[in-house]
Order: sequence, then C-alpha cells, then structure tokens
Amino acid sequence: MTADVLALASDHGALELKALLKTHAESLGLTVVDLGTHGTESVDYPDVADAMAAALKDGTASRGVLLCGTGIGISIAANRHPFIRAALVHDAYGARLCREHNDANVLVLGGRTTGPEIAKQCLELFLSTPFEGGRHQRRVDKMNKTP
Ligand SMILES: O=C[C@H](O)[C@H](O)[C@H](O)COP(=O)(O)O
Repeated sequence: MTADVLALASDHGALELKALLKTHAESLGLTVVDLGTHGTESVDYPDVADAMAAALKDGTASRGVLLCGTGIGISIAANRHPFIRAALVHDAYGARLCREHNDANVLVLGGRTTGPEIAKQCLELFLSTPFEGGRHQRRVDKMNKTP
C-alpha cells in the first residue's frame, strides 16, 4: 500500500473538475495518479469505477476521488466492490462526516452538480479528517461482512 498516493478518475461528465482537483491535490503535496478519462469522448462510469477499484486493490493508491456528472452512477458502481466505501458528497459537512463516521476511502463528487470551490473544500476535508472509530468501527465492520 502506498500511503500518500491519491487516485483520481472521472467519466466525460467531470473532466474539468478532475483536472482542477488534480492540481489542487498536488498543491497540497500529494502524489496523484490520474486514471482517466483523458478526453471528451463519452465513456461508461462503471468502467471508471472498476479502474479505481483495481488501483486501490493493487496498492497503486491508498485513497481515491471518483467523479461523474452527478456522482450517483459512479458511487453505485464503486460500492459494488467490497473494499470500497465511496461517499457521494455535496458539502463540507458530508466530506467531514464521511471520514469521521464512515471511514470512506473514496470521495465522490459530481462534475455537473458541485462547483470548484466546494469541491476543493470537500477534497481537503476528505484528506485531512481522521476516522473516529469507536461505535463507527462496529458499523464499518458490519458493512465489511458479506450480507
Ligand atoms: O450517474 C451518472 C453520471 O452522472 C454520468 O456522468 C451521466 O449519466 C452521463 O450522461 P451523458 O452520457 O448524457 O453525458
């Protein structure tokens, strides 16, 4: 596992926001792996989520940011992988709580729904907020069991 590598991936609906967050993450001192997509051609968000899952599973990155138009489809797809806790976030409160309570390892934002300043704030909180553990660990443990 590489401790401080952040993977970013988006479909065509969030290219600009991905580029902005890449620059911002690098300005915060993180090493960033951009898993694509790299052009404006339409791509399918389940494929993007699978690329993120592979990067987390093989240790290329320890945390991730996923983006699509709304963030909805890509979070549904990402959460099909049992080791991913992907949190679709729209504000600072969610970005903080997804770490404190849910130990989210993937932040999800919508390129068509979230503006650049809020997105940068969400990224900073996602990166800097620790998991609280305690009662929240019990709940995360329950999610880690196959139903
Ligand atoms: O939840 C899905 C995402 O928002 C996709 O980015 C969106 O469905 C893509 O739509 P379109 O193919 O019309 O650009």
